[in-house]
Amino acid sequence: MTTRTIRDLSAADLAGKRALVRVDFNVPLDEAGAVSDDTRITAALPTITTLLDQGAKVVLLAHFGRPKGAPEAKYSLAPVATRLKQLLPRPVHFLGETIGAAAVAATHALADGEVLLLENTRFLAGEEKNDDALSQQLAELGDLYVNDAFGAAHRAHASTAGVAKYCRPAVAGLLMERELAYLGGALAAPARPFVAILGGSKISGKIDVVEALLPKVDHLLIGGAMACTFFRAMGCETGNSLVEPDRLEMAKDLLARAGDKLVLPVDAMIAPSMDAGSDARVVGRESIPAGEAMFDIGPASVAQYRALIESARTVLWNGPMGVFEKPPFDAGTFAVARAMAVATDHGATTIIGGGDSAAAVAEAGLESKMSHVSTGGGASLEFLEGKDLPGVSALDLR
Ligand SMILES: Nc1ncnc2c1ncn2[C@@H]1O[C@H](COP(=O)(O)OP(=O)(O)OP(=O)(O)O)[C@@H](O)[C@H]1O
Ligand SMILES: O=C(O)[C@H](O)COP(=O)(O)O
Repeated sequence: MTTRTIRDLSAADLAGKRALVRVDFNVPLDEAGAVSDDTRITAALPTITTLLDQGAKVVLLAHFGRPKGAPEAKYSLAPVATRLKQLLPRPVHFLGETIGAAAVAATHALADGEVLLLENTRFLAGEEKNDDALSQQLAELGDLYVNDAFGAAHRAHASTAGVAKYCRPAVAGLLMERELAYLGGALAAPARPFVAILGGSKISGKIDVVEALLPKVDHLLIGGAMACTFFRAMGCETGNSLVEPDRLEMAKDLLARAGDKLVLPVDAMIAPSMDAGSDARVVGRESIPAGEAMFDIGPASVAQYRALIESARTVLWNGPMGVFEKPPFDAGTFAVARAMAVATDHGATTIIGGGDSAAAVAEAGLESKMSHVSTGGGASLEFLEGKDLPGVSALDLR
């Protein structure tokens, strides 16, 4: 059984109806308070326009930042509404309320083909508690519920999960469907060889995904600071590198169990500090001296990872290979992005698991060269860990 989507609804299900659509518009703002990356807004447009084209009125719910259950001006969705108006050539209204008589009246005042964005759901005390009374109030805003907020699907909140009980049908949007198809497809039936690449700062944040992926992949390539915890577990000196001492036993156990599948960097780009890029040099992984730290994988590791990635038929990547925000420690991360682009050209399915890796791919200008760039960092990790996503399990099955 799979999740029902808006494609399972007929025009009669939608015409004249108020579609209550939960989106993930949690986007960054620049210093002037304008949206600086509209990827998540753009990603929701196919669902919005599909609903509008079938004669529905679209009521959008979204969270923004982490206010503590009460209004805070800096977390208003107003700048997002401004960008949405620029991106969507349809009438778009914004209301500084989320629930209550004014909000419900505004949804009824919409003409077919119009859009209403309501204020930040996290201004409401019951949102993050998945409060039942709030879920019922939210349900008054629509005649059907569509969840397209993959990036927030790992949150069991009133607007992502609870509301689906009271606003039916409750179906997935096109972005949600696409995310689940790519990530789920890689896990369920990957074309082989299947290579996963995991990086980032801490092994503790990725251990569940390492465990979940190991039985499924042909090669699991490790980068980022988490490689250093493995180095230490192998008995290497790691200088000032970021190591999690309380994870050493776990790393040893993984090394023993994983065998050849787990591929660690053979060399490291080191420096006295991450701000001392001009002093960066390459050493073997066993030769990281006291007073210096690994900030990227080295060129021999890049060559090995590139060969494995370019000959794979499914590639999944989450987490940068180094401190990619600070050149020259961006080399490993960008090399992985380029190798994945080559793999796509060879016919592989290439998936970026959101977060920092998605940012790196965007910075390299390679987004369009990937089969899929996830809009969810935390959500994609939890999905890959095999966890249930409350925003998905609340929806109807077909
Ligand atoms: N060798 C290293 N030493 C110190 N920091 C590192 C190293 N390699 C990578 N990092 C840092 O790790 C951070 C990313 O780690 P994180 O675990 O948050 O990754 P992520 O999963 O991509 O992020 P997100 O949670 O946004 O999805 C980056 O800011 C990067 O600079
Ligand atoms: O930005 C995200 O990852 C999602 O929008 C979820 O946001 P949250 O981590 O504040 O729940």
